[in-house]
Amino acid sequence: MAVIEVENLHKRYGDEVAVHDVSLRVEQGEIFGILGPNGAGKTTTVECLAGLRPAQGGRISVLGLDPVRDREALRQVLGVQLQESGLPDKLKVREALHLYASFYRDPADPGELMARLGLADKAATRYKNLSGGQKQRLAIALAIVGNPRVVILDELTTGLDPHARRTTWELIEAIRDSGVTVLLVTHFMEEAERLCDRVAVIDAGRVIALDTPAALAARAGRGQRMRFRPSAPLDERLLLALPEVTALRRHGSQLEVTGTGNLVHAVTSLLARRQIIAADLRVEQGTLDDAFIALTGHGHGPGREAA
Ligand SMILES: Nc1ncnc2c1ncn2[C@@H]1O[C@H](COP(=O)(O)OP(=O)(O)OP(=O)(O)O)[C@@H](O)[C@H]1O
Repeated sequence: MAVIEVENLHKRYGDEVAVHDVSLRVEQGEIFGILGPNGAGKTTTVECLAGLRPAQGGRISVLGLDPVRDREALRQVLGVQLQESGLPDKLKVREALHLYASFYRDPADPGELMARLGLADKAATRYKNLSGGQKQRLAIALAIVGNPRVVILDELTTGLDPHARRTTWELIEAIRDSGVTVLLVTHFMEEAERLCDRVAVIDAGRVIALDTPAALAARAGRGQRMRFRPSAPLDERLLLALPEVTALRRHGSQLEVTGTGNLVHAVTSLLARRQIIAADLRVEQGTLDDAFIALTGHGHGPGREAA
Protein backbone atom coordinates (compact mmCIF):
# COMPACT_ATOMS: atom_id res chain seq x y z
CA MET A 1 0.00 0.00 0.00
CA ALA A 2 1.37 3.41 -0.93
CA VAL A 3 1.66 5.70 2.06
CA ILE A 4 3.05 8.67 0.12
CA GLU A 5 2.04 9.43 -3.44
CA VAL A 6 3.53 12.34 -5.34
CA GLU A 7 2.48 13.01 -8.93
CA ASN A 8 4.13 15.64 -11.09
CA LEU A 9 5.06 17.92 -8.21
CA HIS A 10 6.09 21.38 -9.42
CA LYS A 11 7.37 24.12 -7.14
CA ARG A 12 8.83 27.56 -7.90
CA TYR A 13 10.32 30.23 -5.67
CA GLY A 14 9.46 33.35 -7.66
CA ASP A 15 10.88 32.73 -11.11
CA GLU A 16 13.21 29.97 -9.95
CA VAL A 17 11.97 26.45 -10.47
CA ALA A 18 13.13 24.33 -7.49
CA VAL A 19 11.13 21.21 -8.41
CA HIS A 20 10.24 20.71 -12.08
CA ASP A 21 8.44 17.41 -12.06
CA VAL A 22 8.74 14.86 -9.27
CA SER A 23 6.64 11.70 -9.03
CA LEU A 24 7.20 8.90 -6.53
CA ARG A 25 5.35 6.42 -4.32
CA VAL A 26 6.54 5.29 -0.91
CA GLU A 27 5.18 1.97 0.30
CA GLN A 28 4.03 1.15 3.82
CA GLY A 29 6.91 0.15 6.11
CA GLU A 30 9.82 0.99 3.85
CA ILE A 31 12.77 3.29 4.33
CA PHE A 32 12.69 5.36 1.17
CA GLY A 33 15.71 7.53 0.34
CA ILE A 34 15.89 10.76 -1.60
CA LEU A 35 19.36 11.40 -2.99
CA GLY A 36 20.62 14.23 -5.12
CA PRO A 37 23.27 16.90 -5.49
CA ASN A 38 23.08 20.23 -3.63
CA GLY A 39 20.17 22.33 -4.82
CA ALA A 40 18.45 19.40 -6.56
CA GLY A 41 15.12 20.09 -4.87
CA LYS A 42 15.14 17.40 -2.15
CA THR A 43 14.29 19.62 0.80
CA THR A 44 11.70 21.51 -1.21
CA THR A 45 10.05 18.20 -2.12
CA VAL A 46 9.84 17.00 1.49
CA GLU A 47 8.67 20.41 2.69
CA CYS A 48 5.81 20.24 0.19
CA LEU A 49 5.02 16.71 1.40
CA ALA A 50 4.86 17.92 4.98
CA GLY A 51 2.54 20.79 4.06
CA LEU A 52 5.17 23.37 4.99
CA ARG A 53 5.18 24.84 1.48
CA PRO A 54 2.41 25.00 -1.10
CA ALA A 55 3.24 23.56 -4.52
CA GLN A 56 2.30 25.22 -7.80
CA GLY A 57 1.44 21.99 -9.54
CA GLY A 58 0.92 18.27 -9.13
CA ARG A 59 -0.77 16.13 -6.52
CA ILE A 60 0.47 14.92 -3.13
CA SER A 61 -1.20 12.41 -0.86
CA VAL A 62 0.27 11.31 2.51
CA LEU A 63 -1.79 8.59 4.21
CA GLY A 64 -4.65 9.70 1.98
CA LEU A 65 -4.39 13.31 3.19
CA ASP A 66 -3.65 16.45 1.20
CA PRO A 67 -0.74 18.18 2.99
CA VAL A 68 -2.13 21.70 2.53
CA ARG A 69 -5.88 21.10 2.84
CA ASP A 70 -5.59 18.51 5.63
CA ARG A 71 -2.56 19.96 7.36
CA GLU A 72 -3.94 19.62 10.89
CA ALA A 73 -4.90 15.97 10.42
CA LEU A 74 -1.54 15.26 8.78
CA ARG A 75 0.37 16.81 11.67
CA GLN A 76 -0.99 14.09 13.94
CA VAL A 77 0.35 11.22 11.82
CA LEU A 78 3.48 12.65 10.22
CA GLY A 79 6.73 13.31 12.11
CA VAL A 80 9.19 15.74 10.55
CA GLN A 81 12.82 16.50 11.24
CA LEU A 82 14.19 19.23 9.00
CA GLN A 83 17.75 20.47 8.54
CA GLU A 84 17.31 23.41 10.91
CA SER A 85 15.83 22.44 14.27
CA GLY A 86 14.86 25.98 15.23
CA LEU A 87 14.92 25.04 18.92
CA PRO A 88 15.76 27.83 21.37
CA ASP A 89 19.25 27.48 22.85
CA LYS A 90 18.00 27.59 26.43
CA LEU A 91 15.32 24.91 26.09
CA LYS A 92 16.15 21.76 28.04
CA VAL A 93 15.83 18.31 26.48
CA ARG A 94 12.98 17.30 28.82
CA GLU A 95 11.14 20.58 28.19
CA ALA A 96 11.45 20.23 24.42
CA LEU A 97 10.00 16.72 24.50
CA HIS A 98 7.11 17.66 26.79
CA LEU A 99 6.36 20.72 24.65
CA TYR A 100 6.28 18.70 21.43
CA ALA A 101 4.31 15.89 23.10
CA SER A 102 1.63 18.45 24.02
CA PHE A 103 0.98 19.07 20.29
CA TYR A 104 -0.30 15.52 19.78
CA ARG A 105 -3.42 13.59 20.71
CA ASP A 106 -1.60 10.34 21.46
CA PRO A 107 2.04 11.14 22.22
CA ALA A 108 4.77 8.76 23.34
CA ASP A 109 5.98 9.05 26.92
CA PRO A 110 8.84 11.60 26.90
CA GLY A 111 10.70 9.74 29.66
CA GLU A 112 10.59 6.45 27.76
CA LEU A 113 11.66 8.18 24.58
CA MET A 114 14.65 9.81 26.29
CA ALA A 115 15.70 6.42 27.64
CA ARG A 116 15.25 4.75 24.24
CA LEU A 117 17.34 7.40 22.48
CA GLY A 118 20.08 7.51 25.10
CA LEU A 119 19.13 11.00 26.30
CA ALA A 120 17.99 10.17 29.84
CA ASP A 121 21.10 11.66 31.43
CA LYS A 122 20.70 14.80 29.30
CA ALA A 123 17.12 15.52 30.33
CA ALA A 124 18.10 18.73 32.15
CA THR A 125 20.71 19.83 29.58
CA ARG A 126 20.01 22.94 27.51
CA TYR A 127 19.85 22.51 23.74
CA LYS A 128 22.94 24.67 23.14
CA ASN A 129 25.03 22.41 25.40
CA LEU A 130 24.26 19.18 23.54
CA SER A 131 26.83 17.62 21.22
CA GLY A 132 26.03 17.26 17.53
CA GLY A 133 25.05 13.60 17.98
CA GLN A 134 22.85 14.40 20.98
CA LYS A 135 21.11 17.18 19.02
CA GLN A 136 20.41 14.71 16.23
CA ARG A 137 19.02 12.16 18.68
CA LEU A 138 16.79 14.85 20.14
CA ALA A 139 15.67 15.74 16.60
CA ILE A 140 14.69 12.10 16.06
CA ALA A 141 12.91 12.00 19.42
CA LEU A 142 10.93 15.14 18.52
CA ALA A 143 10.05 13.68 15.12
CA ILE A 144 8.59 10.52 16.69
CA VAL A 145 7.14 11.86 19.96
CA GLY A 146 3.70 12.11 18.34
CA ASN A 147 3.71 8.36 17.52
CA PRO A 148 3.59 9.12 13.79
CA ARG A 149 2.89 6.58 11.04
CA VAL A 150 5.30 8.30 8.67
CA VAL A 151 8.48 10.17 9.52
CA ILE A 152 10.53 12.49 7.31
CA LEU A 153 14.21 12.85 8.19
CA ASP A 154 16.23 15.45 6.23
CA GLU A 155 20.02 15.03 6.29
CA LEU A 156 19.89 13.62 9.76
CA THR A 157 23.46 12.40 9.94
CA THR A 158 25.26 15.31 8.27
CA GLY A 159 28.04 16.51 10.57
CA LEU A 160 28.09 13.38 12.73
CA ASP A 161 31.18 11.31 13.32
CA PRO A 162 31.15 7.72 11.98
CA HIS A 163 30.21 6.23 15.35
CA ALA A 164 27.31 8.62 15.92
CA ARG A 165 26.17 8.04 12.34
CA ARG A 166 26.03 4.29 12.90
CA THR A 167 24.11 4.72 16.15
CA THR A 168 21.65 6.93 14.28
CA TRP A 169 21.26 4.30 11.55
CA GLU A 170 20.32 1.76 14.21
CA LEU A 171 17.73 4.16 15.58
CA ILE A 172 16.25 4.68 12.12
CA GLU A 173 16.05 0.91 11.59
CA ALA A 174 14.36 0.53 14.98
CA ILE A 175 11.79 3.16 13.98
CA ARG A 176 11.09 1.29 10.76
CA ASP A 177 10.88 -2.01 12.65
CA SER A 178 8.21 -0.48 14.88
CA GLY A 179 6.04 -0.11 11.76
CA VAL A 180 6.75 3.51 10.83
CA THR A 181 7.40 4.39 7.18
CA VAL A 182 10.57 6.48 6.85
CA LEU A 183 11.41 9.04 4.15
CA LEU A 184 15.09 9.87 4.40
CA VAL A 185 16.91 12.67 2.57
CA THR A 186 20.62 11.96 2.52
CA HIS A 187 23.89 12.89 0.88
CA PHE A 188 25.61 9.73 2.00
CA MET A 189 25.68 6.84 -0.38
CA GLU A 190 26.67 4.34 2.29
CA GLU A 191 23.75 5.48 4.40
CA ALA A 192 21.36 4.92 1.50
CA GLU A 193 22.92 1.54 0.69
CA ARG A 194 22.71 0.39 4.28
CA LEU A 195 19.26 1.73 5.19
CA CYS A 196 17.05 2.31 2.19
CA ASP A 197 14.76 -0.25 0.59
CA ARG A 198 14.46 2.05 -2.43
CA VAL A 199 15.85 5.41 -3.41
CA ALA A 200 14.86 8.18 -5.79
CA VAL A 201 17.74 10.16 -7.27
CA ILE A 202 16.66 13.75 -7.88
CA ASP A 203 18.67 16.08 -10.09
CA ALA A 204 17.71 19.61 -11.12
CA GLY A 205 14.16 19.14 -9.86
CA ARG A 206 13.42 15.84 -11.59
CA VAL A 207 13.55 12.16 -10.59
CA ILE A 208 16.25 10.68 -12.78
CA ALA A 209 16.23 7.17 -11.27
CA LEU A 210 14.15 5.24 -8.76
CA ASP A 211 15.03 1.72 -7.66
CA THR A 212 16.65 -0.37 -4.95
CA PRO A 213 20.23 0.70 -4.12
CA ALA A 214 21.53 -2.63 -5.46
CA ALA A 215 19.66 -2.28 -8.76
CA LEU A 216 20.90 1.29 -9.21
CA ALA A 217 24.46 0.22 -8.47
CA ALA A 218 24.19 -2.66 -10.95
CA ARG A 219 22.80 -0.28 -13.58
CA ALA A 220 25.81 2.02 -13.20
CA GLY A 221 27.45 -0.33 -15.66
CA ARG A 222 30.52 -1.29 -13.72
CA GLY A 223 28.84 -4.46 -12.55
CA GLN A 224 31.14 -6.73 -10.60
CA ARG A 225 34.85 -7.27 -10.98
CA MET A 226 36.91 -10.27 -9.84
CA ARG A 227 40.66 -10.44 -9.68
CA PHE A 228 42.55 -13.65 -9.00
CA ARG A 229 45.60 -15.71 -9.85
CA PRO A 230 44.65 -19.09 -11.37
CA SER A 231 46.64 -21.90 -9.75
CA ALA A 232 47.10 -23.57 -13.16
CA PRO A 233 46.99 -22.39 -16.80
CA LEU A 234 43.46 -21.64 -17.97
CA ASP A 235 42.07 -21.23 -21.48
CA GLU A 236 40.65 -17.69 -21.31
CA ARG A 237 38.07 -18.50 -23.99
CA LEU A 238 36.28 -20.72 -21.46
CA LEU A 239 35.76 -17.73 -19.20
CA LEU A 240 34.68 -15.47 -22.05
CA ALA A 241 32.12 -18.09 -23.09
CA LEU A 242 30.28 -17.70 -19.75
CA PRO A 243 27.16 -15.53 -20.20
CA GLU A 244 27.97 -13.68 -16.95
CA VAL A 245 31.39 -12.52 -18.21
CA THR A 246 31.59 -9.27 -20.18
CA ALA A 247 35.34 -8.62 -20.23
CA LEU A 248 38.63 -10.24 -19.35
CA ARG A 249 42.04 -8.64 -18.82
CA ARG A 250 45.36 -10.08 -17.82
CA HIS A 251 47.71 -8.24 -15.43
CA GLY A 252 50.84 -10.40 -15.24
CA SER A 253 49.80 -13.61 -13.50
CA GLN A 254 46.45 -12.07 -12.44
CA LEU A 255 43.19 -12.26 -14.32
CA GLU A 256 40.59 -9.52 -14.04
CA VAL A 257 37.09 -10.65 -14.97
CA THR A 258 34.23 -8.16 -15.25
CA GLY A 259 30.63 -9.17 -15.53
CA THR A 260 27.10 -9.20 -14.23
CA GLY A 261 24.58 -11.51 -12.55
CA ASN A 262 25.99 -14.34 -10.50
CA LEU A 263 29.51 -13.74 -11.81
CA VAL A 264 31.45 -15.07 -8.84
CA HIS A 265 29.54 -18.35 -8.74
CA ALA A 266 29.83 -18.86 -12.51
CA VAL A 267 33.59 -18.26 -12.54
CA THR A 268 34.45 -20.22 -9.41
CA SER A 269 32.31 -23.17 -10.59
CA LEU A 270 34.15 -23.24 -13.91
CA LEU A 271 37.49 -23.17 -12.11
CA ALA A 272 36.42 -25.88 -9.65
CA ARG A 273 35.41 -28.20 -12.52
CA ARG A 274 38.99 -27.88 -13.79
CA GLN A 275 40.49 -28.21 -10.32
CA ILE A 276 41.95 -24.72 -10.56
CA ILE A 277 42.06 -22.53 -7.47
CA ALA A 278 41.40 -18.78 -7.64
CA ALA A 279 44.28 -17.59 -5.45
CA ASP A 280 44.27 -14.05 -3.98
CA LEU A 281 40.64 -13.63 -5.04
CA ARG A 282 39.19 -10.13 -4.67
CA VAL A 283 35.67 -9.15 -5.64
CA GLU A 284 34.45 -5.58 -6.14
CA GLN A 285 30.84 -4.63 -6.56
CA GLY A 286 29.56 -1.52 -8.32
CA THR A 287 28.38 0.88 -5.63
CA LEU A 288 25.60 3.39 -5.33
CA ASP A 289 28.34 6.01 -5.44
CA ASP A 290 29.24 4.87 -8.96
CA ALA A 291 25.56 4.97 -9.88
CA PHE A 292 25.14 8.47 -8.50
CA ILE A 293 28.08 9.85 -10.44
CA ALA A 294 27.04 8.02 -13.61
CA LEU A 295 23.47 9.33 -13.29
CA THR A 296 24.09 12.91 -12.27
CA GLY A 297 27.48 13.45 -13.88
CA HIS A 298 28.92 14.84 -10.67
CA GLY A 299 29.63 14.09 -7.03
CA HIS A 300 27.22 14.50 -4.18
CA GLY A 301 28.20 17.43 -2.02
CA PRO A 302 30.07 16.62 1.16
CA GLY A 303 31.66 13.53 -0.33
CA ARG A 304 31.68 9.88 0.53
CA GLU A 305 32.74 9.58 4.13
CA ALA A 306 34.19 6.61 5.83
CA ALA A 307 31.43 5.45 8.14
N1 LIG B 1 13.21 29.69 0.36
C1 LIG B 1 13.75 29.69 -0.85
N2 LIG B 1 13.67 30.79 -1.64
C2 LIG B 1 14.21 30.79 -2.88
N3 LIG B 1 14.84 29.74 -3.44
C3 LIG B 1 14.95 28.64 -2.69
C4 LIG B 1 14.42 28.55 -1.37
N4 LIG B 1 14.69 27.30 -0.88
C5 LIG B 1 15.36 26.66 -1.86
N5 LIG B 1 15.52 27.46 -2.93
C6 LIG B 1 16.18 27.08 -4.21
O1 LIG B 1 15.52 25.93 -4.73
C7 LIG B 1 16.45 25.00 -5.26
C8 LIG B 1 16.26 23.64 -4.55
O2 LIG B 1 16.65 23.81 -3.18
P1 LIG B 1 16.50 22.63 -2.11
O3 LIG B 1 16.88 23.19 -0.79
O4 LIG B 1 15.16 22.02 -2.25
O5 LIG B 1 17.61 21.62 -2.64
P2 LIG B 1 18.27 20.37 -1.91
O6 LIG B 1 18.30 19.29 -2.93
O7 LIG B 1 17.57 20.08 -0.64
O8 LIG B 1 19.73 20.92 -1.65
P3 LIG B 1 20.81 20.58 -0.48
O9 LIG B 1 21.29 19.20 -0.76
O10 LIG B 1 21.87 21.59 -0.74
O11 LIG B 1 20.13 20.72 0.84
C9 LIG B 1 17.82 25.60 -5.07
O12 LIG B 1 18.21 26.21 -6.27
C10 LIG B 1 17.61 26.64 -3.99
O13 LIG B 1 18.50 27.72 -4.15
